[in-house]
Amino acid sequence: MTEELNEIRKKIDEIDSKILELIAKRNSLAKDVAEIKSKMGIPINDEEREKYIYDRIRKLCREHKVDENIGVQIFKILIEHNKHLQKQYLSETQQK
Ligand SMILES: O=C(O)C(=O)C[C@]1(C(=O)O)C=C[C@@H](O)C=C1
Repeated sequence: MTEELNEIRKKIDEIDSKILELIAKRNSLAKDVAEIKSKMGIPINDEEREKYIYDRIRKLCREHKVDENIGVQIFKILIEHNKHLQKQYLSETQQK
């Protein structure tokens, strides 16, 4: 029974690694977005874009039978962190 549990945990570990890789990739785009927005003179916050993302995530949650609230909570964290990274990047680059 322990061997079975270990095999499942190994699969979970593999999935967790892939999730982290994708989060890192998503975060890495924050600088690019911040740069373009700065040049365009538009704010970091884009409520319309966030609404689109949340609506899309809710749809994907329904399709994949994932609790919508969980999906939205996860992406709220990712989006808020992305905004933090953008602000951090702009403050670092504008100080130079
Ligand atoms: O697409 C943008 O305009 C971004 O700044 C990225 C992002 C996101 O993390 O998806 C972050 C902040 C914005 O309010 C909207 C979306």
